[in-house]
Amino acid sequence: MDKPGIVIAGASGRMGQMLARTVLDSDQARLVGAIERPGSPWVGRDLGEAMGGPALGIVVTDDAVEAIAKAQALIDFTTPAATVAFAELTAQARAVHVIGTTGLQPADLEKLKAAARHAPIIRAGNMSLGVNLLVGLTRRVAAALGEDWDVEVVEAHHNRKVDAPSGTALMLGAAAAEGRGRSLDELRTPAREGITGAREKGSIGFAAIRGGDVVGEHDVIFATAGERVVLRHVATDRAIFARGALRAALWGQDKGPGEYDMADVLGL
Ligand SMILES: NC(=O)c1ccc[n+]([C@@H]2O[C@H](COP(=O)([O-])OP(=O)(O)OC[C@H]3O[C@@H](n4cnc5c(N)ncnc54)[C@H](O)[C@@H]3O)[C@@H](O)[C@H]2O)c1
Ligand SMILES: O=C(O)C1=N[C@H](C(=O)O)CCC1
Repeated sequence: MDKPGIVIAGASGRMGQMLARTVLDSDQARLVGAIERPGSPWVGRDLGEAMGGPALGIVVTDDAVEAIAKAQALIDFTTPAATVAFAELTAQARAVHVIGTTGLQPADLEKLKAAARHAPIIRAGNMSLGVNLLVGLTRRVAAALGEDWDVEVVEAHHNRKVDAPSGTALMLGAAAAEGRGRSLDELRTPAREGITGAREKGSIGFAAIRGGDVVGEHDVIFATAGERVVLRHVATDRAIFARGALRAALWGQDKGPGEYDMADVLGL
């Protein structure tokens, strides 16, 4: 069987360029297209040259319909609005949609759910093996420690990040809530500022740091009287997210319509 053809959305972005290199380096997939937003200076240019290397014969396009028609999978690390629009197109093309985009709101998730009735969607706020393992550990530790231990998730990212808390922080917070048999919606504390009052027992708090070129750091802190347990993940290279996304695109090739995550892909 031919190697699956992959299209990258958001090709000029931090993740888009990393994804393009990862697919090009892979012997299991072919890079068949690159999509950018209308008006991007990359549209109409050869992708390889735009990335500062030799020509690849792949012209960056803003015509997502045409690009997706040539592919078996779309890898999409863009914006919530773009991701929702792409989901409709991958559903029509019956192509696998791998979504790394974070900051999706409940209304966006409803639209993804509808699209996933027609083709597989694999979505995770973090596609690295390490974070997805940490999600499972967080669930177990939260279940073992119980409500006398306060849970706080602290994350740090680069100064270009537009959403907070990070998608990863929300995955970790949701895992802690699940460990306690609750949902994050029930336990989540709004961002703190001013006279907040004392901490509500059992709640889960989030804090976000933004600065420089931090790739991504997450601490899940369990704190009680006299001691603390801290679970930590530190990302130093965006390649970990791109490798996870390509693995998801390959894994999805023989899957039916539905919503999947990286725990499904990694068998965790
Ligand atoms: N899930 C993960 O493992 C993971 C890892 C890293 C980043 N992310 C998320 O991926 C997203 C992108 O991150 P980034 O750092 O690469 O951002 P970025 O701003 O560098 O890149 C986003 C790209 O998407 C493009 N884009 C926007 N609208 C588009 C459209 N309609 N069509 C095509 N392209 C469009 C932009 O022009 C830009 O090039 C963010 O939501 C981030 O949180 C997720
Ligand atoms: O750089 C980003 O943006 C990242 N986003 C994801 C998140 O929101 O958790 C994953 C880490 C990097």
